[in-house]
Amino acid sequence: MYVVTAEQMRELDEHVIGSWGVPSVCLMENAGKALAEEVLHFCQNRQSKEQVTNGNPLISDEARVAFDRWKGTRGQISNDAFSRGEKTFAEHWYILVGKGNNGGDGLVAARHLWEAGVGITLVFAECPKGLSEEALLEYYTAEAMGIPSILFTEQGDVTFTGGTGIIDALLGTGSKGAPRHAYASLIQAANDSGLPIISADIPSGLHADTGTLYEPHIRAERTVCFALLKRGLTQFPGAEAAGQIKVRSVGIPPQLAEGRFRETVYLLTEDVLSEKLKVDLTQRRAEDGHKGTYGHVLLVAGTLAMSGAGLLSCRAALRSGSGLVTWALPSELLPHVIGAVPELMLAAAAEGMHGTWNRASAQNIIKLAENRDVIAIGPGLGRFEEDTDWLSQIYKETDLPMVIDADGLNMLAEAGSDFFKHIDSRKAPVILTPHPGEMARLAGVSTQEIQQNRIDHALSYSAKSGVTLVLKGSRTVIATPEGNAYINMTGHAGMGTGGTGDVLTGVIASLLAQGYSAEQAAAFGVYLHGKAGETAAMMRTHPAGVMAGDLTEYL
Ligand SMILES: NC(=O)C1=CN([C@@H]2O[C@H](COP(=O)(O)OP(=O)(O)OC[C@H]3O[C@@H](n4cnc5c(N)ncnc54)[C@H](OP(=O)(O)O)[C@@H]3O)[C@@H](O)[C@H]2O)[C@@H](O)CC1
Ligand SMILES: [K+]
Repeated sequence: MYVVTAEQMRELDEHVIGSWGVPSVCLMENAGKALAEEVLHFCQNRQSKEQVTNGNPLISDEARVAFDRWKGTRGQISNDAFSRGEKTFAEHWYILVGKGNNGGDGLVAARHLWEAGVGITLVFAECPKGLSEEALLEYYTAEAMGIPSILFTEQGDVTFTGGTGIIDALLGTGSKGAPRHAYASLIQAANDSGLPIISADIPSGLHADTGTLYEPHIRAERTVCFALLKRGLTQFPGAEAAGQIKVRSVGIPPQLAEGRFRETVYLLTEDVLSEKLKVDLTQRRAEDGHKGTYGHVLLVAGTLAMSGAGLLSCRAALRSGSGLVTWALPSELLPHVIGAVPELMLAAAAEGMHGTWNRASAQNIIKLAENRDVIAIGPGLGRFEEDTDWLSQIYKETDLPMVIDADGLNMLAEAGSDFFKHIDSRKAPVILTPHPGEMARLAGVSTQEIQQNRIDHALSYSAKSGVTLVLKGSRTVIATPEGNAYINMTGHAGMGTGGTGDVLTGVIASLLAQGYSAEQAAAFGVYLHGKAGETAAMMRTHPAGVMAGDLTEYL
């Protein structure tokens, strides 16, 4: 499933209209009809609870329903086909119409809903004479059909009397900045009405590319997105304002997006994992495989004070299927963790004071790396004198796939943007797994700036440095130097707890050791990590009770 910017959508739109000759009004007709169908669907299901069926015998239906209720349905995305209901409804919908083609979609929807027996009132944000060319034609039709309409004036009040719902067709992908004048007043009034709102394409007031919300913005129950998902619908807080998202085709084939743009963004669905990334989701193993077949991870992590981070990463690596895991750790820590994970091999590697790391340990790590398949550096590592030189030496003198996390990332940030530039001898890939704060330090901007445009920041850092980047947080973004990005949909807010990042490092390192490419390991690792979090949540009374250690039990 492709995820596009407003500009990319416009380019695809122009291609279909200009090169293929599909009339623009046909696209608008398809969009408006799809919108009307979704509104009818919403009316039909208003009272009925969604049946949750997805048989994991370990998890009761009650637990699954409770988890889904807690997780919420806002921002969920689907693109199921819909067949139109035959019933008519005691419904009256107000349709807020803007001057652009988004408003045109609302006018087409009005015609179809009217035909289905739904009461309609059109509310124009501006005088209809100023509508875009295609939308104006729809206005004349609606007028000829006798569909009631009112023109909103900022002095006036709109009360939505007798309304059962509101369609937001005010602003779409052509919107710029915060909604102005009548648009702002109508958005406010719609939100205050308490009626369910269904948005056309994107909620008005959302930045279509970044997910940033302007004030005011529509808080939709559902969003019917046309043709392809817009980036802003996949990232928070935009995803929250959009409610449940349904992608409906309008005559612009999604596959037109493949290979067309310098950057291609995908929703990380199972289809994308198996078809685009060629990941075998069943993780079949050779019958004659043995521990040597599935790779050996060297994990460089932990101090006396932060031994748990190392343990979590190592457990996660073992649970994710690698044949062997060696934990390189400070000598003083070693006696304390003997037997904590019996399957683990321990290697005393550093002689820092009070069980910490030291500059001289780089040589030990390089030696240990000789017989291993992957090196993961960072969880619970702490900072120490000359640590950026330490990291640089390990980076230069090992040529294994490498995962860098936590304090390893802070060392990189301190080394500056040239760290990767000057080392061209390295062939094996590098994966960085920053949370937004670490990403901010790497990119030299504020955390807020990162969060306001996560996809762009991830893609641009990855392209600049040549690393595969995993920008953590809700809707984790995985970006590759080739310009692919994947947006993860698994997981939940209960996973925002200490140690889950350490678990992710272990999962990704483990997949790398088993021979997955950096792109596959990063994307599949993030996906599996979220899935494990979901299963762990359903095994507890409340998902907020999930701890990082629980995730390793459900990998
Ligand atoms: N193939 C497709 O892609 C298809 C697209 N379709 C639909 O078209 C939509 C895109 O249509 P669009 O380009 O006409 O833009 P849209 O957002 O409706 O209006 C922008 C207008 O609003 C104004 N305006 C801007 N910002 C503002 C603000 N902050 N506050 C107030 N006003 C503001 C601005 O006017 P200006 O201020 O510049 O005079 C501008 O003229 C898309 O989302 C989808 O729904 C479908 O029909 C199917 C096929
Ligand atoms: K809209």
